[in-house]
Parts: sequence; C-alpha cells; structure tokens
Amino acid sequence: MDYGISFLFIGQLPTWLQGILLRNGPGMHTIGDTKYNHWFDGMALLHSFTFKNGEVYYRSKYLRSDTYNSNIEANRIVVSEFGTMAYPDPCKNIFAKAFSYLSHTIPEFTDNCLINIMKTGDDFYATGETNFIRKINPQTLETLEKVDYTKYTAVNLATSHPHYDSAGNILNMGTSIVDKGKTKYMIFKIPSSVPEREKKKSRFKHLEVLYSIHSRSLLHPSYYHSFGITENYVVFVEQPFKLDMVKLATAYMRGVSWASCLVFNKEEKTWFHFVDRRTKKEVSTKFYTDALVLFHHVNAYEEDGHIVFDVIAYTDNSLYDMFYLKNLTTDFEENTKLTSMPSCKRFVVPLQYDKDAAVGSNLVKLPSTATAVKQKDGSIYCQPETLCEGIELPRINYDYNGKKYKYVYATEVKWSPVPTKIAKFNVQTKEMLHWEEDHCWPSEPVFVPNPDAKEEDDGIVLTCIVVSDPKKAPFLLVLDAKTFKELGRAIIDVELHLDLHGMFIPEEDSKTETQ
Ligand SMILES: CC1=C(/C=C/C(C)=C/C=C/C(C)=C/C=C/C=C(C)/C=C/C=C(C)/C=C/C=C(\C)C=O)C(C)(C)CCC1
Ligand SMILES: [Fe+2]
Repeated sequence: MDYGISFLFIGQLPTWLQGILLRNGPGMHTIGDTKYNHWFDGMALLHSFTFKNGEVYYRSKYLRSDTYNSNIEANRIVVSEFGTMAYPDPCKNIFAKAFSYLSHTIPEFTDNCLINIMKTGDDFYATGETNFIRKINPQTLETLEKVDYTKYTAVNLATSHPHYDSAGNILNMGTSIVDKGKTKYMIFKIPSSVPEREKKKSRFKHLEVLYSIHSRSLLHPSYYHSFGITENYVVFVEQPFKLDMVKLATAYMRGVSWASCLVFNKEEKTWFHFVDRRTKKEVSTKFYTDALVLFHHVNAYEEDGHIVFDVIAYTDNSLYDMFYLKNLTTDFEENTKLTSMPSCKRFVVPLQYDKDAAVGSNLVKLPSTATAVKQKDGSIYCQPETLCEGIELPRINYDYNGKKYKYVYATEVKWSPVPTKIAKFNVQTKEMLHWEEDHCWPSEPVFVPNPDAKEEDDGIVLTCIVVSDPKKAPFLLVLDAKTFKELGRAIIDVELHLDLHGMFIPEEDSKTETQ
C-alpha cells in the first residue's frame, strides 16, 4: 500500500496513534493570468499525514472538483468563488453573455470544497459552504462523486462544521434562499447507516430535515459558519452579519463579488435560537445579545436549567476582510492589524427561570459573570463572560461535545492575523498552556484521544507548522495534550500551505470498500 512520501519522525510517537490526519484548505490562488481576490477562494488542496507503525507519510493533492477541472482546462478562473466573480470569455457573443448574466441571478455554485472534511458512515467528503460536497478517498486523496444537497432538500448553503451524534449521524445546518421567497435556516440529519437493500442508493436519499427556523428578514438571512449542540438542543446564533439577497442577485451584473454583499449591521441585535432535538420545537422565549460576528462555536452544554455556549466572537467583520489577497503582502505580519480581536465568550442562557422574576433582574443562577436580564417585553438580554482573548480555530475532545468540558485547543493570534502559538485553554480555571517556536505558524490543532483515555485531555494534539524562515522546513508537530510538551515532529521537506480544518481518522475507520 502506498501511503505517500515517508518522513523521519524525530521523537516518540504513541504506539496507539495509527490512522490518517486529513486536512483541507485553499492552495492555488493564480490560474494562468488570473488571480483570486480572497484567500478563502483558492482551489482546495487536500493533505494527509498517515501514521503507520511509528512512521509518518505525507501526501497532498488538489481536489479535482468540476471547478478545478474547468479552470485548469481554460487556464484561467472561469467559476465564481465567494470573493471573486468570474466572467465569461470576453470573446463570447452578446447572446452568450446575456444568457450568462441571467443564469447568475441564481447561479450554479462552485464545488471547490476547501474548508473541511466530513465523515458519513464509511465515506469522507471535502466540504465548503455551497450545496455541493465532494466524496474523496482518504487514502489516495482521489476525488470521487459530487453530491448536490439541493437534490435531497432545499438547502443552497450548508455549513462545513456539522455535528455528529453518538451513533455517527450527522446534524448540519443550511440556508434555503430560493424556496418561494421563504428564506429559512434548516437543521438536517444525514444517517450514518442505511438499510442493506438501499446500500446501492445514495445515503443522502435518507437526509431528513428536522427543523426550520425562519429568517428574521427574508431578504437578509444571517451568514453562519457553525452552530452548537447540547444533549437536548441545537444552538443557532442569528447574527447581524448578513447576506443582502438583492445585492447578491445583482452582484454579477454590477461586477462585484458575492462577498461584497455580506454586511455587518452593528446597530442590530444578535438573536439566539434553541431547538429542542426531541420535540423539534423552538424555545419560545426571545433571547438576544449585542451585535457580534462569529465563525466558530467552541462547545455548548446544559447545566441546571441553563444552556451554556462558548464561541469565538468579534466586534466587527475585519477578519474576513483581512484575508483579501491584496492585504496578505509579504510584510503583512507587521502591517496588517485586526481591528477586532477573536475573543472566547461564554453565554449562559436560563431556559428554566422564575416567570415572575422582576424586570431588570439577572436570571443566571450559575457561577459566571455572564448575565441574562429580563426585559419589559419578556425578552431576555444576554451579555457574555469573556473566557479569554486571542484564540481562533478552536477544537475540543469531541467526546465532550455537548457536555460540560474543560479544554479548548486553538491557535493563538494577537492583533496580527499570524498564528504564533498553539494554546490549550482550561475554560473552568482559565489556565493556559502554550507551544511556540520562532518563525512557526501553527494550523488548527486537532485533538486525538488515547483509546484508553480516562480523562478529557488523555491524548495528543496534532498541528501542521508552516515556517516563515525560508531556510527551515515545515513540520507536523505532535504534542502531549495533557502537558502540552512536544512528543516529536515529522519534518516535511516539501512546500506546506497554511490550511483551514481537518479531522483524524483512526485506522479502523479509514478502510475503503476496495480494501
Ligand atoms: C486560517 C487562519 C486563521 C483564522 C481563520 C478563520 C477564522 C477562518 C474562517 C474561515 C471561514 C469563515 C471560511 C469561509 C469560507 C466560505 C466560503 C468559501 C463560501 C463560499 C460560498 C460561495 C462560493 C457561494 C456563495 C453564494 C451566495 C452567498 C449566494 O447567495 C487565524 C486568524 C486564526 C490565523 C491565521 C490562519
Ligand atoms: Fe471553520
């Protein structure tokens, strides 16, 4: 079996660490003479680190999406991405151009799935945020079938951060923007297994919409990149960082990107929605907070009649703007400054509270500085506790997802967009451990539990390190999750790109049908 190029591991790998770390992110930003505008537009590049009997093997491959193939064939960008609008061949006649303008009002979206990896049953998919996902072979990184969510339900956009229940079923959220003007957020389930007689059919035929939340504004649905789940609830934050549908529909004609139609209204409120997973009913009390921008939920859980949920929040949308390639020049480490720092915030929302409580009283009964204050109209205004500042790309031990937990693993950033450290943060004691080294830019840290784990942090943390010093090679770093001390590194003597997200696939889960 070919696992990729073998690299020397310096240090000691735990013997139980057998499997594949699969990662995804943007890799190619120039095609022929054309260039994308935004870092999140780049052609998806898949990476794998295979751990086999104490050795580490590496391979990378561009996702052969239809978008990738069309671009390469034309030797220029011909498919629009979120931050870059592509136009037909300038040599096309006027009728071809007019048809193209009309078809872009509700366009065929890209299948350049560059954000994350999703597991369903024994299958793995590269995911983005459109209605398309691409099946991949986790061992060879070959690109397989394209799945179109719209064939199974009316979602046009879906998150790249699905959740998994204990049976491996996927719970995800998507937005329906073209269903007869009824803009809504949909929570849907993809089963991990299908009946034997149906195995030949697509498992997506069994996709089930569990609940729909109507958008507060039909023409301005919120953008969201992730959501939370607890044992009994789905947690959805409807932030005033919104897609302007009228602007989106006319973006192509106006010669602007879809990203320019994403607007942050700092005067508006952020609304919380909690959907009961068993009754499929939404909690009727209106909970809200001040305007914020969030991409990543960290975790959520229930405690004594409250929902506690932790997110990485911003006071504006400067993070998205910072990733425009015109801002990522060689000196951006010094010159590009975030105007809003990623901040780990905890909201504590009382679901069961004294209905006769006085207006103005704080209904939070847990030990936290987060508040939830009853308003005259019966709604509840929540203000968060700041757990810590300057962490992004959070990961947890997923066995603790939806449960009271202690540890977040994340990259650390200050006012500059460059990740300089990896952090382990204890949300209960607020203690923080770090790993850092000169010129090292770590990617999102992935926690892998020890199969015999007794405690939440029994395991290791894997992160890819891009090195800004051209004389040094990038490497895969392995940390002991408990002590945050280095167990070792595999120096990868090839170009390694900064990526977005990934997952570890234990050896027993990574067998393909052909094996
Ligand atoms: C990576 C580093 C960092 C932080 C990264 C963060 C916070 C990344 C967040 C990534 C997100 C939000 C990615 C979203 C991508 C969305 C895409 C590609 C959407 C595509 C949608 C399309 C094409 C279609 C749209 C159509 C519409 C809207 C029509 O209606 C730091 C800051 C931690 C450190 C450096 C590294
Ligand atoms: Fe993300």
